[in-house]
Amino acid sequence: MDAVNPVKGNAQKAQDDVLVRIEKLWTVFGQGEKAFSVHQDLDLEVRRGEILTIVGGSGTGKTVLLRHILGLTRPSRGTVRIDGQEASALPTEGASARMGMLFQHGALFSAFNVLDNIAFALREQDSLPEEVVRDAALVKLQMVGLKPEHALRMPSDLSGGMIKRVALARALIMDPPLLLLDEPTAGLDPLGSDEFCALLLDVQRELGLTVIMVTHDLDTLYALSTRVAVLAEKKVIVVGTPEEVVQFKHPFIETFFLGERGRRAMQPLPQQAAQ
Ligand SMILES: Nc1ncnc2c1ncn2[C@@H]1O[C@H](COP(=O)(O)OP(=O)(O)OP(=O)(O)O)[C@@H](O)[C@H]1O
Repeated sequence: MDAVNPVKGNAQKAQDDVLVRIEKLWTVFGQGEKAFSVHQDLDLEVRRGEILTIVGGSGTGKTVLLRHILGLTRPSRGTVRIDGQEASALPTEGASARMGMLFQHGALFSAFNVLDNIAFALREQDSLPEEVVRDAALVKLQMVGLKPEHALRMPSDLSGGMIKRVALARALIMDPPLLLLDEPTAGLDPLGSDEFCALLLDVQRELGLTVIMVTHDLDTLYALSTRVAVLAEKKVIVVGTPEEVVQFKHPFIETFFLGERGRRAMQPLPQQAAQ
């Protein structure tokens, strides 16, 4: 088809390369005089197979954006499409096969052992024999660098790094093509953080995952990101490789990337504090 109409062929290819497309998105909270907007006309594309990192000051709407992508909330205006389908219109059933989510603190079920935590979404489907469910969970356990003898441990007996690994295995049990990471290395020491980044990269490459990550941690950002999207002034002000983004002139970028480990960047920007 490309040979017949190369222009159309290229346009189609660009379309296919995008897994998540966010267009003209607005998020408004509150009513009447108390209404305030978090996002205004926000556009963002996430390409298949990339690790896209979203950064922004505190309260710029990173978590709200992840929730829209997950389909848990619907934007006030605009669209979030996953593989061409409106995120909030997709049924909750089967959601874990479309995307996996790694929450900041793992969010394991404390009453379930490691293997049952990993197997949860697959078992919930009630369509496979128990041995198949267990075998699939064991494969994921090993994929994240844990051993079969860890399978029966309870979450309270795990280190912070192991909790993250179990949470990752759980997010991947349904083999989703898209993985969302919220502060994946929060709470880990520098060595644990490096090890978890290396694991994430291995798993992402092995499975060909598309990853959307929110992080405040520069080491994690540089270790993993294909591209970085910066949220400020209620939209994505720049998106590009870390090297490209650092060149963009904006107070947040200067403070976050070039300041003292970006600590001050986590304070609300002056215009937000005034609202
Ligand atoms: N359900 C809600 N109702 C009203 N306001 C909300 C709601 N959810 C989020 N907000 C507001 O939206 C803004 C963005 O919140 P969000 O949690 O997405 O910020 P963030 O960028 O993730 O911040 P941080 O980096 O501190 O985690 C904040 O002002 C928050 O108070």
